[in-house]
Amino acid sequence: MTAQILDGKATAAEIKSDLTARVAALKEKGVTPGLGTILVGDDPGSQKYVAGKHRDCAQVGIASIQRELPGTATQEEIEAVVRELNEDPACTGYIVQLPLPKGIDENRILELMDPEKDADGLHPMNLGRLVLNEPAPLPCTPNGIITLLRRHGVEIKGAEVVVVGRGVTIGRPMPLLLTRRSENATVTQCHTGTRDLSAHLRRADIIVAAAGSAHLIRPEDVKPGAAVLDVGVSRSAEGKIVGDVHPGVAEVAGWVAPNPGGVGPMTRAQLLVNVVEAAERSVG
Ligand SMILES: Nc1nc2c(c(=O)[nH]1)N[C@@H](CN(C=O)c1ccc(C(=O)N[C@@H](CCC(=O)O)C(=O)O)cc1)CN2
Repeated sequence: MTAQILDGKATAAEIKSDLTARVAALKEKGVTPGLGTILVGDDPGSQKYVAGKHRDCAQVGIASIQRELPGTATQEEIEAVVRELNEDPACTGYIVQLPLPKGIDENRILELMDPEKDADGLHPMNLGRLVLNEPAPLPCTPNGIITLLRRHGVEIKGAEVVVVGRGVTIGRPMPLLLTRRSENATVTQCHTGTRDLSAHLRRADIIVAAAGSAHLIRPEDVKPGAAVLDVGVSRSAEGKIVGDVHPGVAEVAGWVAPNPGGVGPMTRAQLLVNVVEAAERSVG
């Protein structure tokens, strides 16, 4: 058996086509959504992701505001740019590309953002709203994963889901989204302190692998027919992406989200959704 593909590229293209019409409608009402990005340092992966976000903006008609600082930027210098985007009326939503260089207090930066302009859904107030079941912009990768599963008809309701990882962008918020009444999944969160990872994985109907550990998930860990979404990013010596999921898993699983081409494009599409929804709220 070879797994069916959860095609993030194609699904993201559909979402972007819908957003193009919504952005045009906003412009007719005099509102141009503008996405700001703050990129600190010269990590090639982060540069690539940010460039992709602005390419997407151009495709759907969202304006781009790019701020770049060197890796030597101080906490105060980064905070000054955050304050600037908080005040800039052309910037209707923005993100701070993570991770920030060592020594920078990431949480303080996120807290300083205007929660109404938080396009990533990572401001503590918006994460709190998610916990309280209040409307909020949703973290892009977890929301992208749910949209990808839904659009391919993979049953989430009642599913046993194992999330591997506990980072702020995926691992922490993913179970919050999956356990909403609209999804109704049962979630086990695994991490480096988990005693028997394989035992948990083998019971899972859906696996979200966000550990950043190359080929951590092996074919023998996966229940036949399960959906496996690879979100891990490690780089080979040649700079190629190596995911958390061993390629042999495709012979056992029912569905796989490839990496690249699976969850990454969905992360970017959901970011645009957050920007457009915020602009739509602003016109009522
Ligand atoms: N502020 C944020 N920082 C980070 C987030 C986030 O959601 N908000 N997530 C990740 C990186 N990320 C978004 O910024 C991201 C990761 C991957 C992709 C993507 O399109 N990947 C492509 C492959 C690109 C390549 O060849 O390297 C794919 O999977 O097909 C987009 C965005 C950490 N930081």
